Amino acid sequence: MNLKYITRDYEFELIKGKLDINITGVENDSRKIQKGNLFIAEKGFTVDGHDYIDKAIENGAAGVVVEKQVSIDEDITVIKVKNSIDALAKFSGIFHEEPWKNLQMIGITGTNGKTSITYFIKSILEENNKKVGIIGTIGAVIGDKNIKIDNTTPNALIIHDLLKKMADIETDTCIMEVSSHSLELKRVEYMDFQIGLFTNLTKDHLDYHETMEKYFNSKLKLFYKTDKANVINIDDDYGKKIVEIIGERVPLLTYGIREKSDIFASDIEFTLSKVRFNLNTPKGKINILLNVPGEFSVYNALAAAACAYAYEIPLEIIKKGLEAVEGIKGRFEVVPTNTDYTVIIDFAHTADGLDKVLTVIDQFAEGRKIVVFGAGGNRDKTKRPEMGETVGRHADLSIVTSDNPRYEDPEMIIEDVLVGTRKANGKYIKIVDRIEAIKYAIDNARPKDIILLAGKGHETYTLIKGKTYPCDERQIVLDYLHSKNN
Ligand SMILES: CC(=O)N[C@H]1[C@@H](OP(=O)(O)OP(=O)(O)OC[C@H]2O[C@@H](n3ccc(=O)[nH]c3=O)[C@H](O)[C@@H]2O)O[C@H](CO)[C@@H](O)[C@@H]1O[C@H](C)C(=O)N[C@@H](C)C(=O)N[C@H](CCC(=O)O)C(=O)O
Ligand SMILES: Nc1ncnc2c1ncn2[C@@H]1O[C@H](COP(=O)(O)OP(=O)(O)OP(=O)(O)O)[C@@H](O)[C@H]1O
Ligand SMILES: N[C@H](CCC[C@H](N)C(=O)O)C(=O)O
Ligand SMILES: [Mg+2]
Repeated sequence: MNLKYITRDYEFELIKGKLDINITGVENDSRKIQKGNLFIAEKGFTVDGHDYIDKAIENGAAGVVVEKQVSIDEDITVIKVKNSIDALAKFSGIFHEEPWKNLQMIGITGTNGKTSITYFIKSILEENNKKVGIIGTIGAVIGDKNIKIDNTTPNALIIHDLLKKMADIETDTCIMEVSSHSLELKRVEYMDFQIGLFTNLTKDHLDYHETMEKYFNSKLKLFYKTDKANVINIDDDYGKKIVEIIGERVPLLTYGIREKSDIFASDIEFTLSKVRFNLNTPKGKINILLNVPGEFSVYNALAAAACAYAYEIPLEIIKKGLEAVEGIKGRFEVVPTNTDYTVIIDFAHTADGLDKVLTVIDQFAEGRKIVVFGAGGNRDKTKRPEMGETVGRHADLSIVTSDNPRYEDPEMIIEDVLVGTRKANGKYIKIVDRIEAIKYAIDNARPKDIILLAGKGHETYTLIKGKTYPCDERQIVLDYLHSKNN
């Protein structure tokens, strides 16, 4: 594609070289540059891409985009922009032919529930004979391929590449988790969505956003990018705020259980593994039996149903789609232990998520509640004591351990969590090694107890000082039980 075409309608300064050149790809990583690519140098959180320009040229870059003054001797096109991340979003979008325009885009934002809702919507749309792609925490789904990605919402370049691949195989709809980081770091800057969906907002990621207000304002951006409908959880205080601010910019669909809303649940009945409720819409109501438990799952199902309602999908199909979801990896996943106690793996990694999941367990636990959990390193520190306190309030035994310590000292993270644990006054033990912590829980379990392994969900690894170690909790539990029985 011609560089003149890629840069049309965009403000930049031509520092040297010609604009009329052919570009074979847009890339922000010098290590991946191929002959004829346009290298976009951006300042990251760890290193500065401007320091890798020589490497990019050595690997065959035909042009370089910078946001800083740099001196480049080679005979090459160099253009300067105000903001490289913005240019990456714009240029890679054009290079990939703005693939979001050929897809029905659904963007989901909020602190908890995004991944779960994605899979509910996918199931409904597939029941409606649509071909669906996903970009989210568990990875990307394109056709029948699962692709591992490093972020919930990856950078613009990766998103556009994934969307192009979806569009190329005639995918109808892409359901995307749109994280607050992505909205702030311009990962979805030039994209539009048909539907924007809001789940809830509770404390997380304040290491990056600093205040709840800034965190909220980043989420808010999604609802200015939609053209078909905004779907909002009206029971959440921040959901109410979005409705106040955005109003009927596009058709608004609210969902909830407590406040008056367009799509709501009534007659809810819980068990430990399922929940039954009536789904009410302006076009009638239908009874739903979900194969995942808890009030939080009712919210997630309502969100998915509201989205389907916006596409005028009949209630019978919505019901079939929701009921076809047998479970979501690492979300309230019961490990098949065949023991007289229960082991559940869940991805709760915020105080709110833990509270929601433990509330479900509270309702049905006949024995003790043992919770193995920790907090991730290089992430929001303020949520740590709150997580400790929440678990301490619900659990009969808190086993405080490591999650992904990343570059932090695991002992120090645990100390932050324990500040809250001690406040709750419950029984606790600290075991730094997560595998040992899981074994301790199993060794001490009694009949009817419920062991909750919280925080890692679908993750099958642990991140320690830049290295990845295996940590598949279901396998750890089953292997340990096997070794104990032999
Ligand atoms: C803080 C953050 O968001 N970091 C993201 C960022 O990494 P970074 O800024 O450290 O990148 P860097 O290593 O400094 O590199 C800077 C530039 O130099 C280039 N480079 C680097 C080395 C080299 O040899 N050559 C070269 O050209 C890089 O390609 C890049 O363009 O860019 C990477 C590639 O796009 C991301 O994977 C990475 O996310 C990391 C893994 C991360 O943990 N991010 C979290 C905070 C995050 O974004 N989370 C949200 C929310 C999660 C949720 O709630 O679900 C998410 O959407 O994932
Ligand atoms: N609607 C909800 N409200 C509160 N907590 C929820 C809700 N749905 C799920 N949870 C809890 O939060 C955990 C994470 O859920 P899920 O993965 O769907 O959220 P997410 O928004 O995708 O998270 P992430 O930001 O990490 O991508 C679940 O394992 C469960 O414990
Ligand atoms: N999307 C969340 C996931 C947290 C998962 C937990 N296992 C951790 O590492 O803290 C984050 O990146 O903050
Ligand atoms: Mg997610």
